[in-house]
Amino acid sequence: MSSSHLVPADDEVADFSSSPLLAKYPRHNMQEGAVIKVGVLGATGTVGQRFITLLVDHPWFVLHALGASPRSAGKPYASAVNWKQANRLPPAARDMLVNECKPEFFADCAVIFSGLDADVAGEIEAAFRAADLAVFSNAKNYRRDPLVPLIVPYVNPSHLAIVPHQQSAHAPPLKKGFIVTNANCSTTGCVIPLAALEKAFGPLESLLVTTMQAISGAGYPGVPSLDIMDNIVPFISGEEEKMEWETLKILGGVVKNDEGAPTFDMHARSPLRVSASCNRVPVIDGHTACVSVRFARRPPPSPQQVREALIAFTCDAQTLGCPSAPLHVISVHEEPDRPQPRLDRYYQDGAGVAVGRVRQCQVLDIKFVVLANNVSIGAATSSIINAELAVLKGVVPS
Ligand SMILES: NC(=O)C1=CN([C@@H]2O[C@H](COP(=O)(O)OP(=O)(O)OC[C@H]3O[C@@H](n4cnc5c(N)ncnc54)[C@H](OP(=O)(O)O)[C@@H]3O)[C@@H](O)[C@H]2O)C=CC1
Ligand SMILES: N[C@@H](CC(=O)OP(=O)(O)O)C(=O)O
Repeated sequence: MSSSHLVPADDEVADFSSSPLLAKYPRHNMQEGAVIKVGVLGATGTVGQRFITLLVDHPWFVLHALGASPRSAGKPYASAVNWKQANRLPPAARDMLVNECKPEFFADCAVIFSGLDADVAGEIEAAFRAADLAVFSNAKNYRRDPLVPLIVPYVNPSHLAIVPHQQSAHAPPLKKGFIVTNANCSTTGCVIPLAALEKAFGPLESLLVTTMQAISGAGYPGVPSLDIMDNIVPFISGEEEKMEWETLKILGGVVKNDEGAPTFDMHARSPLRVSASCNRVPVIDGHTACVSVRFARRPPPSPQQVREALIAFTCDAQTLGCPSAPLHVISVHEEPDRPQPRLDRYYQDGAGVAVGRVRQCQVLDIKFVVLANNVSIGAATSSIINAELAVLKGVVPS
């Protein structure tokens, strides 16, 4: 694989201004008062409900169509959904009719958000893409596709540059349709501080991560109460493999392969070894992870330098003006007993992550704890900011 970067990794460049694909991605200015119609697939699920909550007040996106299983189709949203959010079911969504997840019901939508069960997401999302619709998915099905960007919005929005290649490789070629995925919820929480560290101190060499994941990560009704009350389950099927693989795709760059086609370099510029251990704990929302890292650079940064880099971290989503981007991405706690799910999972309305206990690691270099809201930045919020970035970069026409 050639090392010439088609699109530099995000630690090297803040936006698309140096991309040879700039002509395909003109800097987009939203017209005052313009609205973009959006649809939500899996609208009745745990992630779907968070989408509804976030989209009813969105300044650009307007809820236009909802989809769920044939069990829910044909019902008003209020009858189909088992609403489990602390806020009331928004009046704007109550009477919307739930459709089957078929592209013809969503033809007017410029953006499709998917909170579909992974058992059905593969086929449905492919059908929506084939109907020339732009799909932003939470499901795992296409994350490993070599032409599908796997985007954590504060980390690697430059990977959107692969979308035109996904469109031209499709049979028949697409004008507007594509799939962009966001990451596994535990991976998302971890890569945000890791990206901040790579931006400040250069590549990481090794990563050990142990998670304590909330029950809501398994959807509703999820893990049986008799399994999780008074207990810890030290296994989440497929989760460790996802964390170990997705971290490399997200923190890596996009390069040209020997045939000149764009491809993800999986952090090959500087190999990164990742070992993940994932546990389910009796917490409702908020995934916590204990992270230890070794830097390639010697000597490594001190804990104080790490704290300062995490606090100083800013990203494209903020500078370009994504309406759902948080004011601060990473909150760094000095208290010895933070972050905690109950206290910190709504930092920046769930769009930020909370880090604490930054200290020396006697085996690697630095260790810390990170907490991310699995349903917000781990799922719906990431998709929405990814779509905002795609609009601002002209990947989604409006
Ligand atoms: N929960 C979390 O923290 C995270 C979840 N994810 C991923 O997001 C996706 C959604 O997760 P979550 O909200 O937890 O799951 P839920 O089980 O809570 O919701 C699943 C949704 O899929 C719909 N659905 C099920 N079967 C079909 C079908 N045959 N056709 C159409 N729609 C169908 C359901 O509709 P109905 O109500 O009608 O059955 C429901 O709206 C999954 O892929 C998950 O892996 C990703 C990151 C975090
Ligand atoms: N597996 C995660 C949630 C999830 O759905 O992940 P993914 O989108 O990678 O399948 C959890 O249980 O907490």
